[in-house]
Amino acid sequence: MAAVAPTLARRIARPGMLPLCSRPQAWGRAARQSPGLPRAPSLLLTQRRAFSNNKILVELDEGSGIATMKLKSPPVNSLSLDFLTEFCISLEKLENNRGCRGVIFTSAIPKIFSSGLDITEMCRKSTEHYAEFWRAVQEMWLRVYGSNMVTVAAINGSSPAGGCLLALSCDYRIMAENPKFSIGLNEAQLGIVAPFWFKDTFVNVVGHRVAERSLQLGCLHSAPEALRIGLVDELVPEEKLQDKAAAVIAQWLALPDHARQLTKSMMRKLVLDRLVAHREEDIQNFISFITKESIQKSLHMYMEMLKKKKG
Ligand SMILES: CCCCC/C=C\C/C=C\CCC/C=C/C(=O)SCCNC(=O)CCNC(=O)[C@H](O)C(C)(C)COP(=O)(O)OP(=O)(O)OC[C@H]1O[C@@H](n2cnc3c(N)ncnc32)[C@H](O)[C@@H]1OP(=O)(O)O
Repeated sequence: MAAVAPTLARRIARPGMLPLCSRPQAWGRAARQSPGLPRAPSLLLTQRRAFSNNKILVELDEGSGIATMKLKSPPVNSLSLDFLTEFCISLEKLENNRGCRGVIFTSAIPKIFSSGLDITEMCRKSTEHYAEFWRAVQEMWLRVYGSNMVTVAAINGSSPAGGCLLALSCDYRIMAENPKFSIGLNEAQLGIVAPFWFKDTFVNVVGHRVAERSLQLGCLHSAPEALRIGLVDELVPEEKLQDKAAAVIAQWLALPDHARQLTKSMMRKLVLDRLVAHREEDIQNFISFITKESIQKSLHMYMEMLKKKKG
């Protein structure tokens, strides 16, 4: 855990301490510039603020109101408890900054966006650990899916399971057009089940039929296939990814904040409310599921398979 984080980390680990409604009101985020007006180039060049913790690099361009959150947790940006805690703290800082209106999520690790939940966090740990870990996973999703900001995933590498969830929770997904990169909710391949809110988020993006087939088969889709099924919105050459993401956010930000935010909230509310209402039950379900001996064996075999593939 990062030295700066323990207080907030404890808050995040306790239910209801950082409720979604504690964010600025949807219409309270200041539009610092009239929609669509060009900005003086000198402002664009000068007003950059960076802050970072161990695993997340954040840069805020105060001129445009667009931040970039770069995931940097080698070797594969797995979503460990520490990572999730730092992620939520960074996102909360941006959410509370009225000058920040959009966020790009991308990776600082070549070829990997995020390898999903850290499997070691789900192997042979205490019930208390599982509860804390799962609450942090929920928190990440609640914060990204429920964000008032415009969120874009600039997917510059493979993105299985929890990594795919992060991308699915954004408003827009742009993937590097590299056929070696894959993305999908592949939980079934690990012998585990994507929880209902992973599934709901997926269904909301690609539709029921595509989601059902992809989830049952635990598919990892190549970048072109992901575009075809609507899992990502566009493919661009990797070197153009960041510029494209910034351009997309600028386009979304040209609309009045309150109209866009209320529309987003209307589209996502049912799914968000379902988890908020059943958070503790969901944690208990996770614990009952993950502590089954058969599930522990499946995860162990999967980790062995990853190691063999490497060797
Ligand atoms: C009705 C009842 C329902 C009940 C349901 C209730 C609750 C639900 C229960 C559970 C839900 C859990 C949801 C889980 C979501 C997840 O995200 S699970 C994680 C899925 N992730 C993956 O499958 C990715 C696995 N990794 C890879 O495919 C590759 O590593 C790669 C990301 C493509 C990168 O490949 P490469 O560059 O070749 O790197 P290596 O494979 O060599 O990996 C480097 C080291 O990193 C370790 N590692 C990789 N991924 C993970 C990970 N996710 N977690 C932890 N560690 C990981 C890998 O083992 C290597 O380690 P060593 O260097 O060998 O030590």
